[in-house]
Amino acid sequence: MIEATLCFPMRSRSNGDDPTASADDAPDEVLLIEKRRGLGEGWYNGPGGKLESAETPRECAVRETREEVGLGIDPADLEKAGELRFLLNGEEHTFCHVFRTTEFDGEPAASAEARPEWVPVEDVPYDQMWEDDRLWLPTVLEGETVRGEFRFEAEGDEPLDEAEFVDHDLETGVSFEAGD
Ligand SMILES: CNc1ncnc2c1ncn2[C@@H]1O[C@H](COP(=O)(O)OP(=O)(O)OP(=O)(O)O)[C@@H](O)[C@H]1O
Repeated sequence: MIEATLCFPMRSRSNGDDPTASADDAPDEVLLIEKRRGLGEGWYNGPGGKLESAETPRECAVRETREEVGLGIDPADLEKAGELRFLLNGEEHTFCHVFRTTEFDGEPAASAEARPEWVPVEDVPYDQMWEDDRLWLPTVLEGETVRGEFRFEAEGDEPLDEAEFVDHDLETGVSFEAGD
């Protein structure tokens, strides 16, 4: 079983030229990446990746976001937003911790692994993402929490990103343990 993370940095578009804007405006843009290699290549997703040994999910999300798009994040500023279990042919394939944050340093920059892009929440390209994303990501981007299980079926040795998405269970408004 692979343990992995996704991190969704968010910001409010309305600053600078909008006189009605305030710093308290709800975040309405999300930083997505177009993945340039590996699992989900060519698709959009949040920065993220697999946990390295002895690393917590939070540390992994911080490291992957720095490596992939160059943003600095304090682990304490990550808000846990979801836990997703991906099953392939009935077996647990990946357990993914989802985080959200509005606090980060720097400007996103492309890397060998990812091309970053700020996207208005209403324009998230769900047709160019993992099929399950449209089911849970809107809730995460609204500031809510999710816990879900997503079942994929594949023939032979097909990788997860070539498998067929079959069905799912999803719960919203869940609580996570402090420190998760
Ligand atoms: C099945 N439905 C899915 N829906 C949405 N997101 C999914 C996903 N399945 C995997 N993911 C995410 O895809 C990334 C893969 O990361 P992946 O490139 O394998 O990891 P990492 O950056 O460590 O790669 P290297 O092995 O170093 O190349 C990682 O964030 C993981 O959470």
